[in-house]
Amino acid sequence: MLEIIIATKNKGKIREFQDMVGGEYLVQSLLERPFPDIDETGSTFEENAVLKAEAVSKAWDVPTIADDSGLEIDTLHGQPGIFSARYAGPEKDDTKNIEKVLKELQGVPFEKRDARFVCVIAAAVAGNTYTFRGTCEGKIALEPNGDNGFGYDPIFYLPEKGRTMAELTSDEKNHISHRYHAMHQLKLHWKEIFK
Ligand SMILES: O=c1nc[nH]c2c1ncn2[C@H]1C[C@H](O)[C@@H](COP(=O)(O)OP(=O)(O)OP(=O)(O)O)O1
Ligand SMILES: [Mg+2]
Repeated sequence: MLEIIIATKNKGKIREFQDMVGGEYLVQSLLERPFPDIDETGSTFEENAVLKAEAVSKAWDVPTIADDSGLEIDTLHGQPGIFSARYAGPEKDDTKNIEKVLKELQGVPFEKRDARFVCVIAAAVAGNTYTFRGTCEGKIALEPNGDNGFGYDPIFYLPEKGRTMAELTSDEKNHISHRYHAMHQLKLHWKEIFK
C-alpha cells in the first residue's frame, strides 16, 4: 500500500485527514512517525505549511502533506490567524483559546462577528512542494455549543446550518470545512503530484 505522512500530531486533524484520504493510502501521522516539534516561523499559512511538509518529507523520504490552519476574525483584523493554536499561551489549550476569543469579542453584536477558518495544505513529494488553500465562512457564536470536532469548532457558528461546527457530525464537517476545500483542490491535482 502507498504511504503518505500527515505531518501533524493534532488528533483532530489526523482524524479528518484519515476520513478524507484513507482507503487507497496508508496514512501515517507524527504519532507513528516521530518528529521533533517544528518551529512555525513563517508569516503566512502557506509558509508554515511548507515548513512542516518539507521538514518531514526530507527526514522520512515519504510523500508528506502538512496543514497550517486557523481562525480569522474580521473585527480583530484577522487575528488570531496564524497564531490561532497559541492564542492564549504556549500550551495550545483549546478551552483557553475559546475563552480568550469570547472575551475579546465581549459586547460585539452578532452582525459584527464575521469570521472564517483558513486551511493551507502543503504537499511535499520528491523534491517538489505545492500548496492549496481552503476557507469556510461563519460567525463567532456568543457562547460555545457542541462537542464534536476540535479547536474553535464550539464557537464557530454556520448560519446556513443553524449550528456550530462542533454540533455537526464529522461527515457534515468534512463536506463543508476549510480543510475539505483545501483537500478538494489537492485532489484535483493528486495524479500529477503523487505520480
Ligand atoms: O477545523 C478546525 N476546527 C476548529 N479549529 C481549527 C480547525 N482547524 C484549525 N483550527 C485551529 C486549531 C488551532 O488553534 C489552529 C491550528 O494551528 P496549527 O498550527 O495549524 O495546528 P497545530 O499546532 O494544532 O498542529 P500542527 O501544526 O502540528 O499540525 O487553528
Ligand atoms: Mg502548529
